[in-house]
Amino acid sequence: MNRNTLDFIQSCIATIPDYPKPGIIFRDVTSLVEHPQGFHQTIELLKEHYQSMSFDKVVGTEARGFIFGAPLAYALQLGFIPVRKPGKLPRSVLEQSYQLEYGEDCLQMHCDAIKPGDKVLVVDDLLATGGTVEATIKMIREAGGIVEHAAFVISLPDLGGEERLTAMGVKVLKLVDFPGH
Ligand SMILES: O=P(O)(O)OC[C@H]1O[C@H](OP(=O)(O)OP(=O)(O)O)[C@H](O)[C@@H]1O
Ligand SMILES: Nc1ncnc2[nH]cnc12
Repeated sequence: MNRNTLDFIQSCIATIPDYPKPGIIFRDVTSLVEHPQGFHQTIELLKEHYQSMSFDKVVGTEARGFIFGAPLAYALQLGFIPVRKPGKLPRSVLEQSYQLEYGEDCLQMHCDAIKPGDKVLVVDDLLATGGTVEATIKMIREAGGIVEHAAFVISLPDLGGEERLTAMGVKVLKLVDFPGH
């Protein structure tokens, strides 16, 4: 991947100290997607990385995973499956609770969204502890899907998410690292 493009993407991400709680350094992708070139180049880089691989579906996690997952699915000409916070999906769901860097939450996915044997690319904006995407992968695997790749715009490497996903047999792509947290 082109270093200048990655540096440009990193430069578009705003940093907000002590949000949403004291001690958290918030890396804000809204400033990236507000920038037309920042948004476009982010999706283009992800598309170029994955277009030679074979996937059946892209899964993205609410809410910020939708911002990148849906346009990437479109660019790869794949269907997009939203994983949502509880009570938002109308059909039967699978469910997983998980820990966040700053709290606890639960995610749901439609039972019939993934067919046994589907090859799934998981997308989120940011990898911190890995709890969100671990819960997402567990639901996809429970439905019979195959997850070998997960893509993030941002990684916070000191929080251990990459090691956690690697231990699940998942290859992690992240465009920018922000050491410290
Ligand atoms: O690797 P983890 O420790 O799980 O943290 C990363 C997750 O946290 C944020 O989502 P959040 O739950 O704040 O929800 P949002 O996307 O709705 O803002 C972010 O968008 C990732 O999904
Ligand atoms: N430090 C952080 N910045 C932005 N989103 C996050 N999600 C979890 N940790 C985060």
